[in-house]
Amino acid sequence: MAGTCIFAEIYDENTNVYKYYSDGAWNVSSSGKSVPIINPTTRKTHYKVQACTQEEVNKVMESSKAAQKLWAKTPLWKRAEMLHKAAAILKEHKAPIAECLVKEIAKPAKDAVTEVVRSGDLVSYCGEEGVRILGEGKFLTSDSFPGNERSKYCLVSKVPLGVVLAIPPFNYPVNLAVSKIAPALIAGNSLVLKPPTQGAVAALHMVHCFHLAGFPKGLISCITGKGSEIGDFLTMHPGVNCISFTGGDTGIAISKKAGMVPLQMELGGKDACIVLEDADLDLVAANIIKGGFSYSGQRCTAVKVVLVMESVADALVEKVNAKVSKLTVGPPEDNCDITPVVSESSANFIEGLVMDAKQKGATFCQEYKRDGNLIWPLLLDNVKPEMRIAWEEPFGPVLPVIRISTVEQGIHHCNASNFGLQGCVFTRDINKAILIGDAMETGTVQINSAPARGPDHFPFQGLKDSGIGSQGVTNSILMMTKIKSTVINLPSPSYTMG
Ligand SMILES: NC(=O)c1ccc[n+]([C@@H]2O[C@H](COP(=O)([O-])OP(=O)(O)OC[C@H]3O[C@@H](n4cnc5c(N)ncnc54)[C@H](O)[C@@H]3O)[C@@H](O)[C@H]2O)c1
Repeated sequence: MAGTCIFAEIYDENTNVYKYYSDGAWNVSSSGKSVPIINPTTRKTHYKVQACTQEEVNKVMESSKAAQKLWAKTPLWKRAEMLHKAAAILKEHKAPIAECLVKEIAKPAKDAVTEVVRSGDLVSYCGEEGVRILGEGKFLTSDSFPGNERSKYCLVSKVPLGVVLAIPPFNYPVNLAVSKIAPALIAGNSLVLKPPTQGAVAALHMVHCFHLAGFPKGLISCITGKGSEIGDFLTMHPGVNCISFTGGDTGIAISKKAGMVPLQMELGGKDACIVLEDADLDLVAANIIKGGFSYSGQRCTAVKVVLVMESVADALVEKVNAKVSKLTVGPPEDNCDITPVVSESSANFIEGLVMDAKQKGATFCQEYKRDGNLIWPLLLDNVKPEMRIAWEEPFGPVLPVIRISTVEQGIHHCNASNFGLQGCVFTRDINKAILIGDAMETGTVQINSAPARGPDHFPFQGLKDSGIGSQGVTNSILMMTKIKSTVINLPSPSYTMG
């Protein structure tokens, strides 16, 4: 299904390689080289994408700059109308895009469809929100500042930044791409997308939906290739006016190398789940399963460490184990709960954390089992701070439980992390929940629910190594604009009388 029907032109039949998108057309790279995309389930090459050259990046930057100048002159209502059109096309063609997500990143089939539909909704929401917030400015008068008469009128508006570079991660290659594309476009910017290798073909299909919606040529581009060849070249390119990145530690390196441009960085997390004695343990167990194991734990906001009061730890672990035993394990095509992790190196990394915990005496609630990239869900009890898994992000279906004797111990563990994305607290006492939430150094705290990124219009931000800036539809639109003031200087003060 993928690469066929309306998507035929994005695929080069002669070489069996997907094309890249620049200047409003689908192209084959002059490098003559391709990058393989390995299906995590079969561990065989499933798709190939173009290995673009630095020369091609330069051309994309040029056309992107030219296209932005015209786009900025396109009325806001028209920009919004085009986004609504792209959203509808995206949702209409959810099936072939979802199929790519199943094959490239082993996302369970049902979740893959949900990702595409959610992405369409996000694009539409950006159109609506952009019309409201960009259609409004500010009007200031000079007489509020001491020593001034009412002789200056200041008109403040939000204007585009220019060319926005978007780099999403593998785990939501469509949703986390549109969460950058749509705010950039509604705000009058052009956009260059560098998709993750795993997920690139889903992203190319998604970009084609924008192409079909009729956006002007050059306004959106999608460059594929090896990070080593074009990664730094793109992020340090003088033509880039803003970088919106989601991913792991790579983002820290990019932040240090990038020029003087606004950065939006959504990085890793080690989301803590603090469980008090009075918590509803059935609710906690359900949220630990959903939060810790959905998409095999490969979510930035997955529950990545449970900090439970000793007095209720046995009961909670028993409830979670009962639910773990019901999780289905297998291929994404069968909609299994636990599917292969994205790559062999990722599976090896997870295994390293598990073996370290074993050596240091963690209690294995299930037998550790792995077949290729498929890792069976595992709860590790009695994890101690000296174990790597107490601090590191496994990005897999392995969840550590640390037993605590005071709430302060839980807060301390959460705050000692170099990450600060989200956290959650389970208690029936709302006053305690507020105090604990305030004490947790994280961008968001969820009370009585697992961490989550959505709904997509909520602000979303990480502290410390978890990021810079805030996302969510409104914040992203604002972030992708700058303020412009126009001051009208009157020859003599003027005061309105009514
Ligand atoms: N905070 C959030 O919102 C959020 C959301 C999802 C995932 N994540 C994080 O993402 C990580 C998993 O995703 P990943 O493995 O794709 O992350 P990653 O950092 O390995 O890659 C992210 C993106 O950067 C690109 N990249 C790699 N090297 C580059 C370079 N030198 N220059 C430019 N781009 C380069 C990759 O191709 C990919 O598109 C986890 O740490 C997870 O917590 C964070």
